[in-house]
Amino acid sequence: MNATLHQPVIEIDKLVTHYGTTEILHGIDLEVHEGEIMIIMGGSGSGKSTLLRYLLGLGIPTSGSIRLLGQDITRCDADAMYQLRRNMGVAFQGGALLSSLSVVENVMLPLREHTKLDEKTMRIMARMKLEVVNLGGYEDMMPAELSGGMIKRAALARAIVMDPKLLFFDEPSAGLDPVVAAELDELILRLRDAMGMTIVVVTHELDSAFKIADRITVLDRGHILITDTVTALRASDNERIQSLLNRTPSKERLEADAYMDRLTAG
Ligand SMILES: Nc1ncnc2c1ncn2[C@@H]1O[C@H](COP(=O)(O)OP(=O)(O)OP(=O)(O)O)[C@@H](O)[C@H]1O
Repeated sequence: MNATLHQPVIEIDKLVTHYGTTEILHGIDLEVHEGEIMIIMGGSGSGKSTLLRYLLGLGIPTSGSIRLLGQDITRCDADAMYQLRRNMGVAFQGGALLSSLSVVENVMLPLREHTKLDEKTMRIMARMKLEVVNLGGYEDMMPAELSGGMIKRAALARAIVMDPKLLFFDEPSAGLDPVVAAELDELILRLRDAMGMTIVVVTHELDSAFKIADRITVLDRGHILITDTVTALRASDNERIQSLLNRTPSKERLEADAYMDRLTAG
């Protein structure tokens, strides 16, 4: 696809954030276009999770603005934010399925929160989304009975059950074996192509990033080093970009695991 033909649906302008007195993001500018898959990469501590948190409206920036679908989330009221969340799907690493609910009940949760649909309709909608992620027939299983890849797909079904315009995905392939990770990549591409979603993915996995990205943003110590296509990134002679691209797979996996541990601990 040619992202430049599409409107920006995410517009980040001079975003500065702090944890306590420490400045973390030092004036980030980024646009994501409609129907684009934007990958956010960067070394440990570069600010990827922080950026994602602010994109989800989970923190108040020191300065700058974040517009999602034309709405400035740093200034809108709780009502407007609630409306906006109907158009935002979020799939976090680990899946975060509720262990006491069946797969289909988990997928129905956003419908319960945001709609007044009757039980039967919600169940049908959730089943349809489980079909989309190739989990048809698994709806009555409990999360504990699913493999890691299936849990990620169920979480994805839940994230898209409201047909969101924006989908945020945190570490989709962390902890998955390469075949399962590749299936998830295919699924993400399908969501963009068949459903026209705009998708932001934070990932450490280079193979996956290169396969699904329309563009990649590389963060480095709270700054954006580059936002560009895979081809441009590979051709870049920036030393820090090259060092990120040349890390070994085993190190990547270790870092991804550490990242998951930290997020779940936090
Ligand atoms: N809750 C917090 N309180 C204080 N500092 C924090 C907090 N969370 C993150 N930081 C700091 O902010 C910086 C950016 O962290 P962040 O988690 O966004 O990076 P990251 O790129 O997601 O790293 P990783 O890939 O290791 O998860 C780091 O210096 C980190 O120590």
